[in-house]
Parts: sequence; structure tokens; C-alpha cells
Amino acid sequence: MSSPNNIPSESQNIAQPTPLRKLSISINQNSTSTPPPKEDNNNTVNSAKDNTTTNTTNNMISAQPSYNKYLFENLSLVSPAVTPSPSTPKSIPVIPTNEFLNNNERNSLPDELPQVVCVARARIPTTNGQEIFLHLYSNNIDNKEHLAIVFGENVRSKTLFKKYPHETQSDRMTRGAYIGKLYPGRNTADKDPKTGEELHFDINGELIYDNQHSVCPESEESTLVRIHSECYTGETAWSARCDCGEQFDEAGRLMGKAGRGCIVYLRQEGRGIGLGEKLKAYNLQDLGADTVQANLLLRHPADARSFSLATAILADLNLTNIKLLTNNPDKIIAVEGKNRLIKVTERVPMVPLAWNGPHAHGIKSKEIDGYLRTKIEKMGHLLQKPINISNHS
Ligand SMILES: Nc1nc2c(ncn2[C@@H]2O[C@H](COP(=O)(O)OP(=O)(O)OP(=O)(O)O)[C@@H](O)[C@H]2O)c(=O)[nH]1
Repeated sequence: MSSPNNIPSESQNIAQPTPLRKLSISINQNSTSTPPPKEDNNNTVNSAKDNTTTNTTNNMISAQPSYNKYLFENLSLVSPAVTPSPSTPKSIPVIPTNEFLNNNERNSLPDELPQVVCVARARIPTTNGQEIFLHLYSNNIDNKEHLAIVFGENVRSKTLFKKYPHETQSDRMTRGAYIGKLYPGRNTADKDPKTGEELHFDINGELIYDNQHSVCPESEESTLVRIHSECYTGETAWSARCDCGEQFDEAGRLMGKAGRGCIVYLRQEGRGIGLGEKLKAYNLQDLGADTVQANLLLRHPADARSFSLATAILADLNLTNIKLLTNNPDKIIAVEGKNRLIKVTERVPMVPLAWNGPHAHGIKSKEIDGYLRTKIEKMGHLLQKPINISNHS
């Protein structure tokens, strides 16, 4: 990567995103329904119990109602999961020998990380009163604009701050590669005229991470991080089908309180299947499927996401020890990457706000009850609903 605009072409050394978890589905041995004949070998789903194989087929929804019925009846639960208290999130240490660090899952991650370049950064004053620094990334595996929302002034991107030959101080300020704050008439990017703080670079123009100059060195203290996947419906269209909007706001609140943190915002709408397919999945859910079944019926994996871009972005920001806000154990393994470039030292649970008591704020709907139930029962999310909170009906 020789300049911020010089992104390697797709053919160069592309690390392929790997879908996270291949959903294991237990076939109910006592079921009386008979499986319909297999049609093809696509979208093979392995049974966790007996290792038999089920196949899904194209246009199954309209063409094969009996198959749908069979699938709906026989998708049973595989991942009993438990954990945290529903109150204020307390972080849970992630120990290298624990249940999350499943070697098979780690070994299935790509050997190489995608290449990312932070092309611009800007200060955003927010309606909450805090200031954030929005970082926009390009990469060599897709054409999407992934983001890092950074809380705290001294988290710095290596690729953004790199000095390029012939680049002026004005160019650097325009890209957002400056120390301190911008104000009318400022003319240096690498030195803050108000405080005298200065950035330092090696002979290749790479930023030197240095405590004395208020640039955060490789952080020994873990930084609070959320890896958030885009959800137009939950974040913009006030959807009560999922808790994505609430999780996003809560992550921002916690990071604002801590004065430091980073939300990596990945453009993988609908767990990677895209908004159009997610809307179809919603219609299937209204017809009786759960979130996992709806994806499978549309011939998508239960979760089509990859988190290797998040790993690369965190490494670019020099955030290598992190406390991860998540209930999804797959994310912990995925974001650490095959070689554990990033280390998740703690997991901070994201407990739905509505579970904090009968009068608590938070999303309440029958759809979200089903959505969370499926996450817990089928996707292994580490949440346990307190028994004193009744289901919405
Ligand atoms: N396919 C599909 N995607 C959904 C649905 N509801 C929300 N999403 C997407 O799910 C993604 C968020 O992932 P979640 O599975 O909710 O949570 P997670 O990121 O795996 O785990 P946490 O870190 O604990 O939040 C976003 O991309 C949403 O757009 C749905 O019903 N179907």
C-alpha cells in the first residue's frame, strides 16, 4: 500500500472472507415426518447428532411446501447457552483455554487478513455531547465503506497517519491526519500549535507510536470495542424485530462514559445477506420461520458474515488488546483472527435493556422475543433471559 488511494486490485493477494459458523442442525430422531427426496447438494447442512446430511433447494418456498414443513418441524436446538446477569454489563475474562477458543473454528479463518486503508477521518460532535472521530476505510475485498467510530483523541490509524511524499500539511489536515483539534487558520497537521504536541515518523513515513507525544502506544490496557454489523431496519427504521439499534446506542453510551473505545461498523447488512434478502426473511418469519430457518429457506447460511475486516481495522488502529461487547462467542474467535493478532481479554455482555426489569426501557415486541430466543437456542449466543421477565405476547 503505497498511498491512501492506491488500493490493491481485487486480483492482488485477496484474502477471501470466510463465513463464520456452519450451522449445525440436530435432526429430531423421533420425528414422524418423512424427509422429502434430496434435490441437490447445495447448502449442505450437517446434523450435529447423527452426521446425516440435509439439503435445501432453490425456490423451495413456493415449490416444496412439504419440504418446508419438514424443515420447520425438524430444526431443533443445538446450542444451549447461558451466562450473564441482566443488570449492568460486567466484563467476563476470556481465558485462552476456555470454551470459546475452539481450534477448529480458528483454523477455518483466513490465513491472511484483508488490506485496509483509512482514507479519511473527521471529528463528529454528537447529539449526546461527546465528540467522536469517524474513520472511513477502503479495503481490497469489497467496495463497501466500512467505518470505525472512535471515542478518544489518541487512537490513531497507521494508514491514515502515514506520511506520503509531496503531501502538504494542508493535505494531511484535509484527510484528518492531524494531532489535536482543527480551527480556522491552523496550518500544521503534525504539530498542534496550541499544545506543542507533535507526531513523529520513521524514515518510511510511518507514525511512531510514542507515549510522550500523546499517541497511544500499543495499548496494554484493553480498549472497549464493539464489532457492529449494519442493520438499516434496527438503526434507522425504528424496527422492533431486532436489538441492533439498542446495541449500537448502548455501545456508544458505554464508550462515551469510558472516554475511549471503538465501534467497528461493518457493512454486512442482514448478517451478510443484504437488505433485500433480509426483508424476504422477515416475510418468511411472519409466515412462521425463525431467523435461522428464514435464511436457510432463502438458501443463505444462517450467518454469512466475516469479521476479518474488523481484525484488520483494529490492527490498523493499534487496538490489539480489546474488551469485546458481544454475546456472540463466534465473534470472539473470528475477530482475534487465525494468528490472534487481536486479543480479546474480556467479553462484555450486551443484555437487552428490556430484561432489566418489568419497568425497564428497551425494545418489547413478540418479534424480538422470537429473535432473541433463536439467537440463544440456535446460534449459541451467551444470554439467559431472567425468569422473572415474561415474554411479550
Ligand atoms: N438475516 C437476518 N439478519 C438479521 C435479522 N435481524 C437482524 N439481522 C442482522 O443481524 C446483524 C446483527 O447480528 P446479530 O446476530 O443480531 O448479533 P451479533 O452481531 O452476531 O452478536 P452481538 O455482538 O451479540 O450483537 C445485522 O447485520 C442485522 O442486520 C434477521 O431476522 N435476519
